Amino acid sequence: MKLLTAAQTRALDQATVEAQGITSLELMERAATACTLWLLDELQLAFSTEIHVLCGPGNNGGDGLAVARQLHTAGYAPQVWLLPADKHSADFLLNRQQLPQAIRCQELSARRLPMLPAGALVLDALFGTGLTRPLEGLPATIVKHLNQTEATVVAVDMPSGLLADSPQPAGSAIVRAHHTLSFELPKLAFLMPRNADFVGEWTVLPIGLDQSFIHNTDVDNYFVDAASLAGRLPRRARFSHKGTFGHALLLAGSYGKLGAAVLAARACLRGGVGLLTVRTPAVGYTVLQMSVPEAMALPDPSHDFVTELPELQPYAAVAMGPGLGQEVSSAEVLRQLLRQAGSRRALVLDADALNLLSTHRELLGKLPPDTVLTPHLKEFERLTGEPARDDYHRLEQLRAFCREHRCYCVLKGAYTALGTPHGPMYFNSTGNPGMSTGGSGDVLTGLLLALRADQRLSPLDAALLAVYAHGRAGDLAAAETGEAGLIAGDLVQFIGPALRELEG
Ligand SMILES: NC(=O)C1=CN([C@@H]2O[C@H](COP(=O)(O)OP(=O)(O)OC[C@H]3O[C@@H](n4cnc5c(N)ncnc54)[C@H](OP(=O)(O)O)[C@@H]3O)[C@@H](O)[C@H]2O)[C@H](O)CC1
Ligand SMILES: [K+]
Repeated sequence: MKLLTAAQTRALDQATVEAQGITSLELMERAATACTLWLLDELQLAFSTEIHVLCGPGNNGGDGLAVARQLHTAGYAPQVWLLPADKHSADFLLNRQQLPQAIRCQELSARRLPMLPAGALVLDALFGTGLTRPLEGLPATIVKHLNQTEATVVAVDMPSGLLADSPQPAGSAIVRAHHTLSFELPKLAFLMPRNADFVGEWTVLPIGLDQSFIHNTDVDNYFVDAASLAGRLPRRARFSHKGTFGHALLLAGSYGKLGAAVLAARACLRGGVGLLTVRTPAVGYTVLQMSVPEAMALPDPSHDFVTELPELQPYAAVAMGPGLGQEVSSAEVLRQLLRQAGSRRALVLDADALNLLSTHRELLGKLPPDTVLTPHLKEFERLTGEPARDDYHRLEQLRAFCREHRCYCVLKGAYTALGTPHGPMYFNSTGNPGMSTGGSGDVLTGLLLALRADQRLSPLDAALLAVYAHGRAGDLAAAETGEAGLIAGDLVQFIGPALRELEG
């Protein structure tokens, strides 16, 4: 699913009007109908519900007027509030003329603001993708008033005051919506952690926009849902053999942190790897053989840490990091790994391997192409060495980092972002807060290792599938355990079902 900019969305509207031989007013009516149906289907509005529709001067406001008319036709009694403006869009004016006299319509002012009791429904149709700057003056006053009420707020297309795809000063006046209804595609702003309180739960409402225009529009950002991944995970051929699915090497664990190695190993096996060898410190030998009998154990000479890199020849993919510790000896192992891995062997670096990269920055320049890094926000900040100014700046850092180091980078969080060496960025749609639990990252590393060892998958497909399936496993697990009760081991159990859903 592509993420279009506000400007591209406007061009898409125009292309749709031309391609389908309709008027922009008819397109507005389509958008309004989609909103009205959502309100009636999802909110089960009682006819007695107090409904206030706040309308701005542009097409966002035009949507609001059309919805008010449709609700009135359906038997509801919405009140319309108009933001005073010197100029209005043509479709706003047409819908203003069509507004039935029976609908109470008042002009907003600092002295005349709607009283919004708890239980009231507010439709925020003040501003949408046409917002060009932070709100101030009366619009800001209205937004602040709205945010102080207990009413349920549904935003049309965008919560008013939020820019669709660019940063804005902290403290901007932005509607805090319970739901945001976005036409056809999500907006990049929906995926920024800082905007969560403004966007609320967001829903994409298809309104039949021109698919060929969307297909032909180049974008920098994608939203990854199941449909986006269709066909990327081929079914297993009947006569497959272990070699097809690769022999992977996992370098993980240290005294007191062997669980990370166990979780990553189990996840790798559940991810479908052909063979797995695990290198842990000697203390982990029995633990691994007992906990993960499907894996071969290759204990390090050291009792407590991984200090020696094994011969790499047998392995198609190597992952390093979970529970490793940051000993000098481990840094030497990383240095050797980067030197010996070569361009044909897939690499996955996580956790302490990333921290070692940050403390031995000269190693960053030695990453083989297509290495996959899996930092969380703090680890990423250590890698860049520069705290991000805001969510958008962090994404630009991610894009630049991946381009500079020709790597893939899974920046973990809500809507995990996958940076790629060639530029486009992919935002994941699966997962839940229950996954913020110790070991969740180890499971992702193991799953990623398995898919990178799979000779049939490109680095991009392996990373997209691993991130999606990891989150999906979390959603399936949370359905059983609840989010609070979810632990990393549960994720491992649901990797298989999550991958099965994706098999072409
Ligand atoms: N395909 C679709 O998604 C469809 C979307 N629709 C709706 O159209 C809006 C976008 O409508 P638009 O008229 O482009 O703009 P807005 O209604 O969002 O904004 C109205 C005007 O507000 C002015 N503006 C911008 N920033 C500010 C500000 N900070 N303070 C005050 N006024 C502001 C701006 O004019 P300026 O000249 O002042 O910049 C805007 O023109 C979209 O969101 C959907 O709701 C279609 O209805 C159907 C298809
Ligand atoms: K809005």
